[in-house]
Amino acid sequence: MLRFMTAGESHGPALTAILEGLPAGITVDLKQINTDLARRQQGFGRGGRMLIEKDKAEIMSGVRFGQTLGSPVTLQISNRDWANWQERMSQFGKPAGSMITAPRPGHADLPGILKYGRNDVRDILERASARETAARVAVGAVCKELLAAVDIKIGSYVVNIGGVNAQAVPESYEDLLKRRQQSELGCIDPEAETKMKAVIIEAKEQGDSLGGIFEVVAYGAMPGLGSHVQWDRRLDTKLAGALMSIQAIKGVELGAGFACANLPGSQIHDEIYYDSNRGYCHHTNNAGGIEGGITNGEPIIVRAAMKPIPTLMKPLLSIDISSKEPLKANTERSDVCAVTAAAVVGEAMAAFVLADALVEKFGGDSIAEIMKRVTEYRQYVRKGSSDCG
Ligand SMILES: Cc1cc2nc3c(=O)[nH]c(=O)nc-3n(C[C@H](O)[C@H](O)[C@H](O)COP(=O)(O)O)c2cc1C
Ligand SMILES: C=C(O[C@@H]1CC(C(=O)O)=C[C@@H](OP(=O)(O)O)[C@H]1O)C(=O)O
Repeated sequence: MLRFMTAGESHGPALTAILEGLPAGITVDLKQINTDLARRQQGFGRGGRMLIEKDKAEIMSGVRFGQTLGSPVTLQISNRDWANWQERMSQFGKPAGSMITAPRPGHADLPGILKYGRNDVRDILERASARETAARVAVGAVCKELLAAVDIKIGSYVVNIGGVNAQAVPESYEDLLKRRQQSELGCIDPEAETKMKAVIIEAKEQGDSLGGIFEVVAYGAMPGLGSHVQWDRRLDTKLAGALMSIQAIKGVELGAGFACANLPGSQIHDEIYYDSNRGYCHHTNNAGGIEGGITNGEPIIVRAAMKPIPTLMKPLLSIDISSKEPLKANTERSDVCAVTAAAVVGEAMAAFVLADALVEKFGGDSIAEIMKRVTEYRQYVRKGSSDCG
């Protein structure tokens, strides 16, 4: 079983993740991790913090001479901004600066202070902040290395921002990367991107914020990851939970998703074919690569909807938690739109879920064992025989 935990506050010294259960022998490339961390910082509409940070991972355990050891991998990302927050975020000093008492609608502020019995909203927002997702992206980048060893590749792209829809669909992983390269928003439809930028500029001018939708696609997954036998072993359960765990994600769809509800079965279900090169296959993929909680060999397609950023420069009404008087919600430096960043986090979470499913199915304490078993299994699947060797 693969598992990870993160720790760290948005303006604390660092973000940390411990990833446990990785087989030994996976190549770990800091450059790859840092490339994903840099992608997470990008996106038209991000706030001033992105000008301060230059996220880089340090590996504190579990890797020797560029390979995993099978022991827990600890990843750490320092917060450059910590230098400006040491007093306000002091672990043992006296409270410095004024308290935040105007919770923002849509953020963890109000439920958080009630649940944890705090009277300064900062005690909540520091950990609720999506700064934490930098640690998840580092974890995902390591999981991608495991998946790449068995030819599974994950990409993502933005398909909607503030109601502006992109029309393009990538033909392959390589096509996705190529078309995304030119984009500032992680979108593969340049016409839509121009309109997306315009609505972001407009929202910023209005003191408003925007959400949107991104799609994550995993190419090359073999049939048989996940299981139908128990609710919590279904791969769709795990993917939906993982994507929904990202701050501000409010909806997750697999394949045709909600559109399935509007069409008859004859137009939704993917007919089954057999091809001696590929084994069983489909000419459509409305299932999004998962049937009965198990991968069916087609690309895995998950979509997630992000709500608009809660911090508004023209704030909504709130209540002062000390006086109970109405007032405007707290404003502070903020993103206007972070769908591009959320897509990179979505990739990371999907990579983690698939890496876990791979380790569950193929076991193995070393990547060599996994690769050998995957090769044999792929041969068996191509033959389409019930003899699994
Ligand atoms: C990459 C990313 C960046 C975000 N940036 C901000 C931000 O700058 N300001 C803000 O108020 N919310 C931001 N959010 C959203 C909040 O973190 C989120 O709405 C909050 O944690 C409440 O959680 P919930 O939306 O899941 O209920 C961001 C989310 C993501 C994924
Ligand atoms: C505020 C939130 O997340 C943001 C995500 C974020 C990052 O690195 O992604 C950095 C933080 O920067 P700042 O110092 O400007 O607060 C947050 O802005 C939030 O999620 O509530």
